[in-house]
Amino acid sequence: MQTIHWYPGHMAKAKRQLTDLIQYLDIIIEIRDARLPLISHNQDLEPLLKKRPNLVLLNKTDLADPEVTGRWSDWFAGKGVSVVQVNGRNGQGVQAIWPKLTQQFAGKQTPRALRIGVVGIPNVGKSSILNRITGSGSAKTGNLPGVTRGKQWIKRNGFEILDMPGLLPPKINNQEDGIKLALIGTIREEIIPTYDLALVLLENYGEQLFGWSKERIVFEHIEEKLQWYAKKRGFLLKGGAIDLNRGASALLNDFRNGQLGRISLELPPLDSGAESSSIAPAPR
Ligand SMILES: Nc1nc2c(ncn2[C@@H]2O[C@H](COP(=O)(O)OP(=O)(O)OP(=O)(O)O)[C@@H](O)[C@H]2O)c(=O)[nH]1
Repeated sequence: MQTIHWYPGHMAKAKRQLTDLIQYLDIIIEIRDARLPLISHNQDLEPLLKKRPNLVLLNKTDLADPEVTGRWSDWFAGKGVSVVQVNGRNGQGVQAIWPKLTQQFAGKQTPRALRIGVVGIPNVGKSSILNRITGSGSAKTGNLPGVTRGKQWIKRNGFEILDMPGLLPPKINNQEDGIKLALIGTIREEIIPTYDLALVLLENYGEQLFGWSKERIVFEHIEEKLQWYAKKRGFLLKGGAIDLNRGASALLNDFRNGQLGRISLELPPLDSGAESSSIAPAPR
């Protein structure tokens, strides 16, 4: 697989914009993907995020293994980090944000309402969550000084929420993290081709997703796994050959939509800090 260049220029711009935005905020809600709670965070930005985000939301819980997400919640609690499990698509869990915020910030004497911003890496669900937390019952307060023109603070439950999410550039420490981010759709196809990514998915998670060994299905070569999937989906070309490219795209879409089941791609680190899961590149 080709070497991946992790830090395109637009991400440098995102970091500058985030720096501008954060100065107006008292409270930062950082959204992470429940399937990758550490890898979907950018530890380089911790100083910028005022050392630590004040509240972490584990989003897309409907796509993650619930047992593993529960272990993550315990792991974060053990580190003293407030976490709420949410689903930005149907709003599940979002109401639990308010008592957490109130509990954490109640009693702080401020001359004005505390200001909240939502941040996270690409595609993690920032807009979906923002729409949920600023939903019905909120009142727009109009443009306030210090906020980008056209952006508004929205009053909700005694807080003011900025109606514009902040984009965190993803931090990609190594090839394995990059692949996992690509699998959840953070890193685009230009960087890791769909076909290659589909093979990596099948190599590393195929057995877990499809239980081949129980069915006594054996493959000689990685591409046979893709052939199996494309055939199962009925993707045939004229003349009867299997359409592997279509199979690869469908596989990734099905995986990202949760149609292949709920799966977590990262486990809480062991106490030593070592990663407890690893990924192998697909041989070609
Ligand atoms: N299954 C599932 N999908 C979700 C959830 N939250 C958001 N999505 C979907 O994830 C995709 C990205 O959501 P957005 O809210 O646009 O994410 P974003 O972080 O604002 O994205 P960018 O603007 O690209 O950075 C959309 O297709 C959403 O419908 C969730 O909890 N579960």
